[in-house]
Amino acid sequence: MPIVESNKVTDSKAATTPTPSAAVLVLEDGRMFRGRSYGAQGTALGEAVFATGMTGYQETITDPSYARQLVVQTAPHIGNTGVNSDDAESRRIWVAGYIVRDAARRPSNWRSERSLDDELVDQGIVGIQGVDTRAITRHLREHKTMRAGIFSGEAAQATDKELLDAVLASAPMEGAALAEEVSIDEAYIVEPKDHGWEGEPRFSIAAVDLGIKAMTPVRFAERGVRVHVLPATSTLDDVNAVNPDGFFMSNGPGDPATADHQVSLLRSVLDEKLPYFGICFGNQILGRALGFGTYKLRYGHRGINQPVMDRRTGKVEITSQNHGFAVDAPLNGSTVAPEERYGRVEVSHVSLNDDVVEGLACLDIPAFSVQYHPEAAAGPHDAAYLFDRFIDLMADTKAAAPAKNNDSKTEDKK
Ligand SMILES: NC(=O)CC[C@H](N)C(=O)O
Repeated sequence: MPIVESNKVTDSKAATTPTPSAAVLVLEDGRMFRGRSYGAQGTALGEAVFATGMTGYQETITDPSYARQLVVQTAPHIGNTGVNSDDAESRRIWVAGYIVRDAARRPSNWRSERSLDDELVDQGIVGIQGVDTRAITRHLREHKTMRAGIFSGEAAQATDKELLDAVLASAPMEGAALAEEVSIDEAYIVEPKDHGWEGEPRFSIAAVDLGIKAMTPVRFAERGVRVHVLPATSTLDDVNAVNPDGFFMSNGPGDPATADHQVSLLRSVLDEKLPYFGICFGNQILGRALGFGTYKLRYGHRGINQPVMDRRTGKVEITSQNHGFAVDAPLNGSTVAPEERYGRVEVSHVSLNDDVVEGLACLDIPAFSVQYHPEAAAGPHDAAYLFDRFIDLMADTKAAAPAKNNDSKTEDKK
């Protein structure tokens, strides 16, 4: 393959996608995979992780939880359906780099507006194609996720040692505080009436954006819940200012051990007995608020076919997941939380692949969370009931304490 000048493609809004150059994926342990560039050319550094979804690549690359990760798609054909204006889960592509086997030469789908290749170029995302993604995945599974780099164009001309040194100089995911980097600066509201709900909102919630996926507020709004999406740095005053019936923390990138501000915010919300629901990072933050630790998984769960058991009913859900860390909580029965003022807690959901904690339920305060993605964009909708469960929790809490938060917006409750 010809080597092209890397500066030709770093101009964003490139009208056409450049001819692929030689490219190489270098793993932290020295393993290298050679292929051709995909999307922009240059250097991408991050944690190499694999995602097993057969569909939904546009949702995957725009999920802010993938910030600073180089995503390997195990599905061998990527880009076939192009990209469109509707399916992005946030304002931009967040994966730091993209690793695929066979990139579509031409998208073909009635919803496609442009090619994935052009979109990667436009957003300056460096990728690699033509590599054996099955071999890479097996390597990461056996040796754990690790730092890596994709180098193409001029960047690929360096010696192997220089490339490996660049990878070894990059920051690890442990200790990475990324949620505030991907969050918003200004709060905004997602209204039920814009998502098919007729009549007044039933409830309103404050939802902290730690890297929120667009579908999450939509799932609330279509059930009649007004969502005040707040920045990651929000304080208890910011939360109380929107007079919410419930509190939510989203998914997000990075190491939950760094989320001290959000843990203390959640503790003060829980002390006020405001109902809480958390997804993914929001589950890890509940775990920490209750006094549990978090730890890094060997290679994480990323895909849309992950089996989870609801331990109280024995029912199995097929879930959408994207996490590399997990909560360290006892699996058997209910225990008093290490932060004893929150009372008893139980692990409500568990991964059937590896017994990782997939959900927490508090028994003495109105709070629960899941490690997986009930908004399921993309993915199966088995877990959509969790949004209804949170609405029931808000209704029960309000009924038990009618004086609290009982303003006019709840009068229309059906
Ligand atoms: N999607 C998420 O919220 C991921 C949470 C956290 N960054 C993890 O990797 O476990």
